[in-house]
Amino acid sequence: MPQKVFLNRLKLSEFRNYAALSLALDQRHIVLTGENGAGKTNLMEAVSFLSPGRGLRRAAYADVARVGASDGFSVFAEVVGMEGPVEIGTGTAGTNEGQSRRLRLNGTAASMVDELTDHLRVLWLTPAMDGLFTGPSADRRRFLDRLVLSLDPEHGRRASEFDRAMRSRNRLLSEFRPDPAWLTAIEKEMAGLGVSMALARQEMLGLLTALVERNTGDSVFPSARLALSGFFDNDSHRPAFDLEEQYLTMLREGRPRDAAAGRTLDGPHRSDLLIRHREKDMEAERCSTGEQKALLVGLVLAHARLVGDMTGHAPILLLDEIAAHLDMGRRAALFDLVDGLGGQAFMTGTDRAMFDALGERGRFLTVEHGSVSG
Ligand SMILES: Nc1ncnc2c1ncn2[C@@H]1O[C@H](COP(=O)(O)OP(=O)(O)OP(=O)(O)O)[C@@H](O)[C@H]1O
Repeated sequence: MPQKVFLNRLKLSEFRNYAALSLALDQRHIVLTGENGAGKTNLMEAVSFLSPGRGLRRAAYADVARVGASDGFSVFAEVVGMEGPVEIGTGTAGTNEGQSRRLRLNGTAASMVDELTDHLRVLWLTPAMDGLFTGPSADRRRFLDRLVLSLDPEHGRRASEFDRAMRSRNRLLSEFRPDPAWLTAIEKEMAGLGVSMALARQEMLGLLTALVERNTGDSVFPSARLALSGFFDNDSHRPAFDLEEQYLTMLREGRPRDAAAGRTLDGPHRSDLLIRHREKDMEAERCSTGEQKALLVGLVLAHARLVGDMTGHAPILLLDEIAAHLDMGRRAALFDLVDGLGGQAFMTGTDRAMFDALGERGRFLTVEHGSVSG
């Protein structure tokens, strides 16, 4: 069982509808209930800012700072687990657009957002992810990339450098007579980065598949089959230099076509994550709404277990409106599974009774107009 990691204290300032909040927590799971618009998701979003990225809403920082606040937002948490209590903090200095967020570890400035993952990993499941299987492939790629990122912080750098190189190539191809030597140099960079992105994704799929397949063989959360389509079609047994050569040739030969299209048509930015309901042997997108939700929960729980197994430390889980579409039996099974992961979960809902099966394992808090009691 991975070591328990939990938030002992959480402090928010000028965050969404919270002017100021200081919460003492303990090892129990946190259940946040309250009316619509009370601030339940906002509180979970604040916790999600303790990990790399723009949080569970992928928000602009200017939108996160409380309306009317004269200064930027901040989120501080005392984390118990990995190496005794550690204080992690983040926030912005002002409320204007386009600023970066600052990070603090035990009172001193941290330079890289990745440093936070040494102390805390935060994973989430939100209602916005309900359309994951039926929505655009970009959403599934982002979902997969977040899974990879949770164990491999380099993945974010690779993806943004690939993106930058690809945009340079697209710009160059739009010129009347692009310099072929320059194009080749950019394509070489894209080949190196693109293949390592694809291999990192495939490695994550391999690890996750092993867990998802045994994960939820019970009828509550079905197991899934995962594959990557498009770029190299699960060709991971071939050596990287071989794949790079292949991609380089694709790019070179694709120049006239890509110039006409105004964009690069081959590469990891076009891959799709294919998900099948294993027991029904059916694509996830054709499953019922409830089955899709159950598949998604199964995937996220398998990922949480993987993170715990690989790092030795259980992640913090943010489960927004998790109980909404589940019947009583499934809710009870979910709480047991979540508790069995060994980490701390934050869960929200409008109705406290939905969480009864959690019993003593939960701490029940009421959220009302940006304040928390209970
Ligand atoms: N930057 C901001 N400053 C002040 N208030 C904000 C800001 N951003 C969002 N809000 C307010 O926060 C509230 C939404 O909070 P949140 O999404 O946490 O609700 P919730 O409790 O999860 O509700 P629901 O049950 O409807 O999902 C809204 O009233 C919204 O106007």
